[in-house]
Amino acid sequence: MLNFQGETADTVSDISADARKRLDNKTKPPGSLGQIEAVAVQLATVQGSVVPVVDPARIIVFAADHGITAAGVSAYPAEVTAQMMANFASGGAAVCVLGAAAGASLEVIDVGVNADLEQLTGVVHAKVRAGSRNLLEEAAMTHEELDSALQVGREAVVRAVEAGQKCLGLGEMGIGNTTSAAILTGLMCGASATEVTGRGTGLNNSQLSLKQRVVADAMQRHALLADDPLECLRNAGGLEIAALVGAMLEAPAHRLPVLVDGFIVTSAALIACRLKPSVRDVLFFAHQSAETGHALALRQLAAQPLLQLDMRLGEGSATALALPLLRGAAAVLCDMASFADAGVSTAE
Ligand SMILES: Cc1cc2ncn([C@H]3O[C@H](COP(=O)(O)O)[C@@H](O)[C@H]3O)c2cc1C
Ligand SMILES: O=C(O)c1cccnc1
Repeated sequence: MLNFQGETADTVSDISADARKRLDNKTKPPGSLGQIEAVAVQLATVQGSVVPVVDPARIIVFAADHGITAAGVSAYPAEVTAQMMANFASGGAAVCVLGAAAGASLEVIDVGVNADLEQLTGVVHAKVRAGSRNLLEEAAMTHEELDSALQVGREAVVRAVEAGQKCLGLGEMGIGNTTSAAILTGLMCGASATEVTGRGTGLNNSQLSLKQRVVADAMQRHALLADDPLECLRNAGGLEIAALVGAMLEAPAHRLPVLVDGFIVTSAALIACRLKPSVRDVLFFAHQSAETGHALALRQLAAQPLLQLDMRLGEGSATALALPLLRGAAAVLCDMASFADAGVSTAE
């Protein structure tokens, strides 16, 4: 089996074994750093080095609007997507301040916001179309639009790598996108609409029932596509979700660790991992969102989330909070003394 850039599975497992051995020689009881040790081994394996590097790190926010908002599936009006783009550009959004606090740079990409944002500086303009189509009436994207949105994601990763970035956090902005994420999660996990549909930005009970009906209708409409992840994405996804998939598909070739944010980014991960299983190796899951369906999606991916803070925001906010944990894991492998270095006695 070939992984990464033509390496054999044996080389990959050698690096994992070396990293594991290195950790076991550090001045601590074996395994005592718990999940941080698993993160350290995964980072080493992704980068092909027992001294992994996490910085500089960049958070990328892909943004787009959704035709499905016409069905009343969000507590907020669709205009909020464009308004939040201005907020990202001026540094006022949660991901801006959390990213800055975590020492990560931020790139915000307009993949399909339904507003003319050309005058907005500090945003990457890569609009494929002004919002996806209403997925209850027609496919959310044409084949060409899907290809273009996937390409926007791939190019963002290449740009980050060329700028020397060593780790990425992936986030999104798009009013209505928890509906697309729910449909994709339901189709990829074989779960029911009630299991995957949550309140998103804060729907009340009657709004939630309506959203569940929308998700159930869409899942029924697209059920035959469940074996074709790309067609699921084209029919029920969004332009920013497609860009997220493109970014994930690109990351393994660059040995780039990727922090996955919440429910929406994880729905993209379900698609990307089905399309290319080696994507799973580079993914780190920042948190378990409070949004219904996220726990189920994480289970499907055998993912152990790093944080559980009852967050349900998106934007990449949790990737900023989890980044220091990756840094800590790398520091343990790189900088901690071994028993021999420090003259500490090993277990009897
Ligand atoms: C002010 C504001 C800022 C946000 N930042 C992220 N989201 C989050 O909420 C949206 C998804 O929820 P739904 O499917 O219910 O519309 C996405 O834009 C997501 O990133 C926000 C939502 C709002 C209102
Ligand atoms: O988990 C998420 O990513 C999420 C949940 C609700 C609203 N927006 C994002």
